Amino acid sequence: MVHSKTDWECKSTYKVSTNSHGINLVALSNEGGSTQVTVERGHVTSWRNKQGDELLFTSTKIPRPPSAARGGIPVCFPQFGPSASLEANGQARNEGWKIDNDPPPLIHKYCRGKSYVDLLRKPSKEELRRWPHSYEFRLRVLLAYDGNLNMISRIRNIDSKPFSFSFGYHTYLSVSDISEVRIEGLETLDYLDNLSDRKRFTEHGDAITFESEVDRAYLCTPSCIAVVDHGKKRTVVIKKEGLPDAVVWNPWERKSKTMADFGKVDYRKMVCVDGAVIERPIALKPGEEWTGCLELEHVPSSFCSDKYDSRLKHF
Ligand SMILES: O=P(O)(O)OC[C@H]1O[C@@H](O)[C@H](O)[C@@H](O)[C@@H]1O
Repeated sequence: MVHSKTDWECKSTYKVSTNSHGINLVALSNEGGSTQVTVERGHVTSWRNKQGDELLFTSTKIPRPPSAARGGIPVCFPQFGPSASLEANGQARNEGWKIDNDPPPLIHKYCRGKSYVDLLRKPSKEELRRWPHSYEFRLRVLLAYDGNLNMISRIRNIDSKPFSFSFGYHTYLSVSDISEVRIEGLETLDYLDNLSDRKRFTEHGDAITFESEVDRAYLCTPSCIAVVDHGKKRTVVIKKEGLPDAVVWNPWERKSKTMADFGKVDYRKMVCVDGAVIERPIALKPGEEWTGCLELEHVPSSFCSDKYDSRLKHF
């Protein structure tokens, strides 16, 4: 057990424990019910609401290490998206992280009254051969009494030269069926289409729906995006800071058949909506630090565009 504490104001008890599957964060309401998050190797693999529903997708066929798992929320760094020289979607998610049992204080609005764990990593010798820059990556994963999941990434340049990187919280959401999903908040924005050599287009639809493969990096996106699932009667609201772009991905049937770890109908059960830095990579001079935050909130399906717009204004 790393820690357990009771927050009387929020009427909740927070627990952090470790077992062979990874790290478990639990927020127990003193009035009953609990929410839970599991973290493995710097990768959020499970997020359960009070009803016990799993909100994140994991492919039904698990790949053998060192292949990256498809599912949950891997953190992608120093590369997110296709690259000629670096591993697509970054190497950080395949590497080892250690728990920091005595993390330095962090004053951030996301940090109040929550169960959390700090994970830390520096590049291995092997990684330095592939990307020759020294950094310290501190990832804090937090679970609030209301079930909100937060991830705060802090990347510090501890090298003697500047470096730049792209980044993404590769968020695999579990959905009832992809045909029931609508994404709000990206209307009228420009995007780079990964299916057309990253050409730039402008979104014209009301909201994004899915009828075929989609692989787009939306640019200069709002801080709040809603993923509405009519089938499951729920909405996941994605809030982000320091992450201007958002990747939307569903491989659809043909592409998913080429993915060894995807089951036959897995593509119907998932959508990725990733808070990201794509178009303008982050440049850090020696000693500088960058912070990128993600918050996922689960709300009832009655959550409609009107409510979403007013929330957006207040975020
Ligand atoms: O790295 P993973 O989890 O297999 O995800 C792959 C997909 O991730 C998406 O973010 C990219 O835009 C796609 O181009 C890519 O195919």
